Amino acid sequence: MPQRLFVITGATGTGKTTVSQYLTKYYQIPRVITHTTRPPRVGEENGVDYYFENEVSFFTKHYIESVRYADYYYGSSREALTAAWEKCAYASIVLDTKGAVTYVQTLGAQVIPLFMTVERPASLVTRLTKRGDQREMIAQRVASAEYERDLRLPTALADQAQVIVNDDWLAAQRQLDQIMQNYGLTKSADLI
Ligand SMILES: Nc1nc2c(ncn2[C@@H]2O[C@H](COP(=O)(O)OP(=O)(O)O)[C@@H](O)[C@H]2O)c(=O)[nH]1
Ligand SMILES: Nc1ncnc2c1ncn2[C@@H]1O[C@H](COP(=O)(O)OP(=O)(O)O)[C@@H](O)[C@H]1O
Repeated sequence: MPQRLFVITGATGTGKTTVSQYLTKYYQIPRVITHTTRPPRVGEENGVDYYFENEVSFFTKHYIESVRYADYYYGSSREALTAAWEKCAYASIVLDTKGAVTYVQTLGAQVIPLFMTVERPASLVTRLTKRGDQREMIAQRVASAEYERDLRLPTALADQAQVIVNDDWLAAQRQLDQIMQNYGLTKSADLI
């Protein structure tokens, strides 16, 4: 079976992680774990949510691509992608839009880009607050050029990306189920 990668992208708080978790839970699609110098949020675990690095260890890895986002480094390794594909022919990865464009340019048709958005960006701050993000981290993030950029679908993805409007999580799930069905993937009961 050909190996494919759902690249889930969009601005902070639009639901990228929620979607990747949904795909793991109901479609057994593993997520590629990426590396970051951002400190862990409450409840985040090293090796599960990210490989948490410092500014020295981050640069010892081999990345397909890496970016700076709101003052921290993020990078995705070929090893992590191979590890996910060894588990399943379909994998997912959560990336900023710059990374998503690089993946489309690097892996071509293996990539299935999903662009997450909401009708009102102001609602994202409320979501991040509810998620438990620190107030200063939210302010830093929302003030960043990367946040502004990721609110919009990049031109380079316009032809391939499937846009998921995640104002209502139930509606977004229905849209995801339809997309998965289009790839011949069937939803199964949560076995975890
Ligand atoms: N290009 C790229 N982006 C990444 C990588 N890992 C995470 N990201 C993105 O970096 C941004 C910030 O991630 P994070 O700090 O977890 O914030 P969140 O989007 O609010 O969950 C998000 O857009 C992530 O999708 C990576 O390896 N490469
Ligand atoms: N449709 C939705 N309506 C309200 N809250 C949502 C919705 N989708 C996700 N969330 C919540 O919003 C927060 C941000 O979602 P998350 O998946 O972490 O976003 P991202 O990974 O894009 O930053 C989480 O607390 C999540 O549970």
